[in-house]
Amino acid sequence: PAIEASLLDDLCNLPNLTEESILANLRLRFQHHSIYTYAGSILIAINPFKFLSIYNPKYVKKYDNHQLGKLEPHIFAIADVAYHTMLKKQVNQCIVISGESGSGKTQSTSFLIHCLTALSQKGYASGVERTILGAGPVLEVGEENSVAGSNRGRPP
Ligand SMILES: Nc1ncnc2c1ncn2[C@@H]1O[C@H](COP(=O)(O)OP(=O)(O)OP(=O)(O)O)[C@@H](O)[C@H]1O
Repeated sequence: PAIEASLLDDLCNLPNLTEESILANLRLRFQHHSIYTYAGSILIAINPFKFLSIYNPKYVKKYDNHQLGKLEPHIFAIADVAYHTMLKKQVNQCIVISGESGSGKTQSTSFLIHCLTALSQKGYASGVERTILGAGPVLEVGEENSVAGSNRGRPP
């Protein structure tokens, strides 16, 4: 049957929610270089394996203090919501990033940290972003050396 796939930016709006329609929608969006799609308040990211010019300061500003779902899906939207919810509610926030090996978790983490540091410093570049990102490889080594950590089939 023909799949009704339009460029829906939230999978919850699919009239017919099946695995087929979800994948068709994500594929169509990906072909239009829209790698991000919402499923409600969850963000789905498809690794483009190439540089996209959607991470510059203009985009940080665009998503600053916006309402989730009002603009097209973006990783900065998630950072922005976490940041402003933290400020408003004075409660720690957490962003869960999940995906198979090579799907873009490390890259997404780096985009999130980039956006969070930019939002908190309003454009004043500082070493905070570099320091946080620098901790990544150290943490990953720890993870790979732990019993449950390695998922790449490497010997311990
Ligand atoms: N949004 C993106 N734009 C451009 N390149 C990306 C993006 N997301 C991921 N990539 C690229 O894809 C490759 C794999 O991504 P990454 O290392 O983040 O995956 P991972 O999920 O952390 O993998 P692993 O679980 O094996 O550590 C990297 O070269 C990364 O730069």
